[in-house]
Amino acid sequence: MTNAIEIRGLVKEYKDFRLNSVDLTLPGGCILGLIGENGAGKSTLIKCLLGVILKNEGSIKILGRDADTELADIKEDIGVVMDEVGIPDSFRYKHINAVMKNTFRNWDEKLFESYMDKFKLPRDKKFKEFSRGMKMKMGIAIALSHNAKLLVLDEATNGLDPVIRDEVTDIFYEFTRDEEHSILISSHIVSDLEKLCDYVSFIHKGQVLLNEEKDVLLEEYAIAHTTEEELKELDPSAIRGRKSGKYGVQVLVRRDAVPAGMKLSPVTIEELFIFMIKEID
Ligand SMILES: Nc1ncnc2c1ncn2[C@@H]1O[C@H](COP(=O)(O)OP(=O)(O)OP(=O)(O)O)[C@@H](O)[C@H]1O
Repeated sequence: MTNAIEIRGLVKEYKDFRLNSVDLTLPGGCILGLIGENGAGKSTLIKCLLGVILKNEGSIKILGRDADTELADIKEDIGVVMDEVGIPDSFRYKHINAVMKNTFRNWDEKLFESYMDKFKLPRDKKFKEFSRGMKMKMGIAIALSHNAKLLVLDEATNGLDPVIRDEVTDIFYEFTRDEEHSILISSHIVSDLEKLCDYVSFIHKGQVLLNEEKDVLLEEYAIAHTTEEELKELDPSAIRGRKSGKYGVQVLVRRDAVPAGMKLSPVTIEELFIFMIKEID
């Protein structure tokens, strides 16, 4: 099976920021959550992927094709939702539909209409009169209506209420049931991605810390509730992060590297991210 995205050695330099030799893989048919704090480099990575900004170094393959030479063609197969949806303020439904018809070979008017209904989006309002949530839903409806094989969603679930968020999550699951369909979704709200993703990638200060199957991570790591004394006896390579509190020490550990019988509790993706970042800073 072809990987939906393969990024190798990606470098993007700004004056005060560097996306530092990023490797990232999204296997076909999967959902990858790109998790990072504000300013970690998520949007920069996505913009390089989509050719919105020029990279300094590295190679990018999308749906098995070289993004440097075939991007114009590949774009037909990518549904994109960015933080700013990018539709002119004065546009209503009919204008959006007309423009998209001219933009995408595979624009599916009927499907677009069905998403308008599903998301309860008004046909008579101008885009500038939409609420933030409505704007995001419009972006998602467009991204889903041109038979894309890959969805790239940058902070796309921000501003959605819990009910719509849940609906959108179901739509994303449905989309990736077809194993030719994949999703890259970024957020700094880890709980948004925790349920949804098959793979997670942590990005911190321009560096990708890991790119791994979610279930493998949750099996591999755990939180040990311990004391400073006990901690001294642990193999340092087992420890990936620590937090001291009133009632002892919490340590992020690799399950296979700690003594049997040690009291462990499962870790969430959110905790994993926070522990790993604290360890580095
Ligand atoms: N055009 C630019 N010129 C200079 N620096 C930039 C430019 N665009 C982004 N940056 C810097 O790159 C860094 C990463 O920004 P980026 O938008 O990729 O972060 P992010 O992870 O998407 O954050 P957020 O969650 O806040 O959206 C920041 O320090 C930002 O100031």
